Amino acid sequence: MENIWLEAQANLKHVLTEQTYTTWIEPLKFLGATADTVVLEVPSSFFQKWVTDKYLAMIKEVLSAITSKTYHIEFHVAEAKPELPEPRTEKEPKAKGKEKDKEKEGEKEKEKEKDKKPELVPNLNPKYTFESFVSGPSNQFAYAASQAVANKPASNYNPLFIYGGVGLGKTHLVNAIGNQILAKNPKAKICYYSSEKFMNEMINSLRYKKMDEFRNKFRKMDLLLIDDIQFMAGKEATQEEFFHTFNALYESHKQIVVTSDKFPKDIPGLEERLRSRFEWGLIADIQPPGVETKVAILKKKSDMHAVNLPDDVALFLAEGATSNIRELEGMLIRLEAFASLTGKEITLSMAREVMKDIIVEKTRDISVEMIQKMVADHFRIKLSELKSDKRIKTLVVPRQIAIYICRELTKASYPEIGEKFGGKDHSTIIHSVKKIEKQLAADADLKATVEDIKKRLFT
Ligand SMILES: Nc1ncnc2c1ncn2[C@@H]1O[C@H](COP(=O)(O)OP(=O)(O)OP(=O)(O)O)[C@@H](O)[C@H]1O
Repeated sequence: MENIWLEAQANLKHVLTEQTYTTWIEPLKFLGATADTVVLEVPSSFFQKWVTDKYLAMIKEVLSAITSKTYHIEFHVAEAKPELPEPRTEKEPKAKGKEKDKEKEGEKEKEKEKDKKPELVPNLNPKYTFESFVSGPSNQFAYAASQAVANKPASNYNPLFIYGGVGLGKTHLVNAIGNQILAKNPKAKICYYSSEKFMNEMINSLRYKKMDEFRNKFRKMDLLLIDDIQFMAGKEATQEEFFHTFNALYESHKQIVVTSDKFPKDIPGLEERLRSRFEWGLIADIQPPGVETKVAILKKKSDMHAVNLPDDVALFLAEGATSNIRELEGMLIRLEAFASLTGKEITLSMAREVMKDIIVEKTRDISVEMIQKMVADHFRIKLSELKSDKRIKTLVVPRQIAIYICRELTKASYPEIGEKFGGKDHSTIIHSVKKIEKQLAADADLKATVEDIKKRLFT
């Protein structure tokens, strides 16, 4: 739930001015949550009143957009101890008198009932499931591998190593594995940890001489999910500890899933013995999604939020966003918040207005000429050849790629692009765009080339 709160804060950051966000939203600290209430810490009662008056509705809105549930928000002024439900593992204080005993008995029964029900491990994010994940050409492999692991843990693909750029769905997929295994076997011991959290906990355990506890906790897991392993790079003691945890789990045929932003070999400062272990299993990548997948994700998310997102708006957002899905989601939340706060339907013109600082900034800065130069440099051909009519393959492909990127990243119309490519007819331009679009779905190398050129245009 804490992750959800952090995500809600990130979304509010998009909607509010920086000053409002830093003054009123950033200081709200997540204290805990029950099934329907989120408890936040505020620095003072005045602060609480102000936030309640001005931002409570928006906070609830954003939380419900993320979770598809309505939450109450409880505020606790700093230092006033919140009355969160006791964690079930902690011992109840002894009750005095018979009445109290009876009450306690009743509660214990209820607790037992709860124990019977499948319950999500607290550190898995319940909304990250396979059902809520959109698979497309860019993530198909990692998606299929994750499903295979969830269906048959610790058999063929152990460890599973998923790598890909920021915000492309790695955390979502590993949580989906955990959630699916847990749904089938509510007693499965599953642990999702970022490698940073693993390291911090290890340091604390060392400090308080609780290393045995730390080790045992991980080594009795059926499924260990470690996110962003690249943070362990250069942290020798952490890697050492993780190495032993890995071995212990692997030898007892327990599943391990690791994510990273890079291929194991490309993580600097990762010890050879860990790297080679990651290569024992299956390494699956997630590539940046194409426009179609981005549209499908937006459609799915807006359906989940019960918001009507017209196709043209979805396409506008998908074309305007970078490949980071988190950024794409942020745009959607911003648009949804705007529509909900103004009581208006989402339309393309509204989207243009709401996104003007984000999307236009990006497209405005990139010109046809910049793209032509970048593509010509990339393929080591002359600009004049790129714009020419010569039909040899070494020129046709770069030309079509350049045209495709112009269409994607600039506001130039088909005839305008044709004009800048040596006076070509607009039908030639449409043909080039369609051709690349079609090939992108099937050709991973082409996709990587296009993404690489686009990335360099933005940096
Ligand atoms: N294919 C997808 N379908 C639906 N949602 C997706 C998809 N890919 C990513 N998302 C959403 O995008 C957001 C970012 O994804 P996630 O946190 O899993 O990315 P990540 O690759 O782990 O990023 P980081 O490198 O920052 O850790 C999440 O809200 C996730 O649900």
